[in-house]
Amino acid sequence: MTQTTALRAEHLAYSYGSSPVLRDVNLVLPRGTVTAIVGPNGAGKSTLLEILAGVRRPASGRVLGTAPVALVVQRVTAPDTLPLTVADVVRMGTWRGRAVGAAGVASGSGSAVGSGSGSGSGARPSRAERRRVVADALTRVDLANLADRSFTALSGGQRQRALVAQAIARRAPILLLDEPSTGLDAESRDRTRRILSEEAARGATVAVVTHDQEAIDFADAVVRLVDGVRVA
Ligand SMILES: Nc1ncnc2c1ncn2[C@@H]1O[C@H](COP(=O)(O)OP(=O)(O)OP(=O)(O)O)[C@@H](O)[C@H]1O
Repeated sequence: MTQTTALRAEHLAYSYGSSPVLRDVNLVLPRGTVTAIVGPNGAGKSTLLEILAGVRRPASGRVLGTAPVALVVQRVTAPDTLPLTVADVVRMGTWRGRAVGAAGVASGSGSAVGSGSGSGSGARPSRAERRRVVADALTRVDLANLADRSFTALSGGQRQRALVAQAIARRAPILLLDEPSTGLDAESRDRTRRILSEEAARGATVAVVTHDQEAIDFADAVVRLVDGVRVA
């Protein structure tokens, strides 16, 4: 690992049962950059992201990098009975320690909402500081006006933005996002791209699985998977 490398994956392989989905994947995520992870449906992008985040263990190969990771998962669903406001969900990003997000808002990949394998570095923030961080994150994703609304009452695109806000609030050195722009309108997609660039500018290392061509054009680097093999 060099000083400029936040995370390095070496010779990753993974199978679901007997079906191989990743084969000998190598990649480096440089500090302070945005990397787009692209490829056709089923290429193994989400699986790769989960392995990079440490929520899935590779069959072989390894991931080097010790910084805490914030993971934004895809296809968020939530039980209707979940008594959380939008602000509560974002506030979860400010919690310290592991197993953040185990509050029962499930994603399509079975993880809890905004599962993070850690949180941002530094001393425990004060209550006032946490309030500021939550308000700032809500404003950045343009959900400040819905802060007190029930999370389950949000549309799919609004939920997606709330989870991006939760990840921002985590202030993790590494930010991994699985299709954060899916279902977002053009303005929200544009805002999401801007947020990711701003996070990289503050020194975060960002990797984003995306089919959004503008996000791909916007990225500093592109990792392309086809049938579980890195081709670019
Ligand atoms: N839990 C699972 N059990 C079995 N097979 C799975 C599971 N999750 C994913 N797969 C299979 O693994 C392959 C890679 O899936 P993955 O979700 O990583 O692809 P992806 O590139 O993220 O696709 P998409 O662009 O559609 O989100 C696919 O063929 C998928 O059907």
